[in-house]
Amino acid sequence: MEQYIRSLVEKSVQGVLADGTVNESGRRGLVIGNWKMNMSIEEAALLFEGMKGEAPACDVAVCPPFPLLYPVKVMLAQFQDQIVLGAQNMHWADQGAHTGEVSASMLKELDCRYVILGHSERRQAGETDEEVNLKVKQALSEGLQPVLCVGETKEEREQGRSGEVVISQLHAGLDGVENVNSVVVAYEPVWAIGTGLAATPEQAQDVHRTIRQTLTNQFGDAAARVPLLYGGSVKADNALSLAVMDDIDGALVGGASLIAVEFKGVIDGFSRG
Ligand SMILES: O=C[C@H](O)COP(=O)(O)O
Repeated sequence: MEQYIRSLVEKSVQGVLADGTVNESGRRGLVIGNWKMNMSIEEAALLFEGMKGEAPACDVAVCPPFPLLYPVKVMLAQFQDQIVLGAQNMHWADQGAHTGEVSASMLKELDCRYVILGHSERRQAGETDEEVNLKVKQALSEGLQPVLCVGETKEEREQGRSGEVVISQLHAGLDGVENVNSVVVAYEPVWAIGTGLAATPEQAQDVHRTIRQTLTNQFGDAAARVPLLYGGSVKADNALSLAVMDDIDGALVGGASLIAVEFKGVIDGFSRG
């Protein structure tokens, strides 16, 4: 075990360039916390109190529920852009009669940098590939960075269809997208979300390699710069083992992003990988 940990650390050190924040491909680590339908304003303030300290050596964002976006934007001022804001969803229209929805420009006005799109919890609630694609294109046109989520269910994995499902979701989500420079892709196997049963680093890397190849086929060399995040039961104690894999550039974190010590641990993991 000790040797295994040492080999992970050695591998991670090899991937760190002079400024200690990027891997050999030049991709900086990116950790995004998805709070889902959790947290009050007071709990958010407590979380950030626990997050104070050294500047993270990777990019960090949090995606609160809509009513918390403005209060969290105010709270994040203390971190001076070391932690930025994202949202969990948006509508594809500019504006109009869409009760209960928010637009990309509204998120942009609140200084959101990222927006999570096509999360499996939304797909399970009926969101289609076509809707995800409209949202991705609208986010890009408004200057937001879409975090396009893809991932297979347990049944699809058991049928050996993980690659096929992910490729199909990528093709659909990025249909008509010409420039991939602002896109982030998150691989979130549905069976790993909130279960405590994370994909092994090898399982995740295997799918991430497929994602990178699919992006390369569509976008050429630019695909090498797209951050690929893994999501599904990422915690402080498994972050480093994921971060050392070639195509895992960061994490989309649910439960562990609600606990300061856990979230900091994940950030630390991806600051070395
Ligand atoms: O968006 C985040 C994912 O759904 C992962 O959630 P989790 O870290 O609680 O498994």
